[in-house]
Amino acid sequence: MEESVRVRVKQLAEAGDAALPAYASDGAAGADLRAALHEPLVLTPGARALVPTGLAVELPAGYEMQIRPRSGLAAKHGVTVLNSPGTIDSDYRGEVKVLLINLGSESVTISSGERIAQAVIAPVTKAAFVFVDTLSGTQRGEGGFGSTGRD
Ligand SMILES: O=c1ccn([C@H]2C[C@H](O)[C@@H](COP(=O)(O)OP(=O)(O)OP(=O)(O)O)O2)c(=O)[nH]1
Ligand SMILES: [Mg+2]
Repeated sequence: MEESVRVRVKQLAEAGDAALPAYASDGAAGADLRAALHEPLVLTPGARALVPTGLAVELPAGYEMQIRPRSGLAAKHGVTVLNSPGTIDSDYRGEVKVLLINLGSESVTISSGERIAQAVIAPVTKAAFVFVDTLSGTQRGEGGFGSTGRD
């Protein structure tokens, strides 16, 4: 897959040599993000932690970075991204952090350099929100939350 968007990445001094987000295969949608830790982090069952990556990014205007879970971590250990997908705004210049939660029944140790999540770069549509008095009619109308397929 050809790279079409340039994302400037800054290594944060205190994190040392944090690695660039990297695509694990040619067609990977997400670039893996690694933990940047001074010491291993223990996530007890039910615990959550905002895990630093040691990186700050400059996304082009009109794009976001989505922080998504890695299915391997979720399937093996029950560790996922609590606010999935996390949103990195194009004007954010702080450290990219990953909010992990351990939904498993055993403690999980996250080591520095471990791949903890994946970043998907996606275009953003910016809407103009306007108040109106009436909305157009549709077959669905106000039905939702499982309203279809009933007799
Ligand atoms: O998983 C995440 C989610 C967010 N952020 C950073 C980048 C993002 O641009 C900023 C704000 O995120 P969000 O809009 O989701 O949080 P908020 O609670 O609405 O905070 P704010 O008022 O700062 O927008 O926090 C992360 O580093 N990791
Ligand atoms: Mg916000």
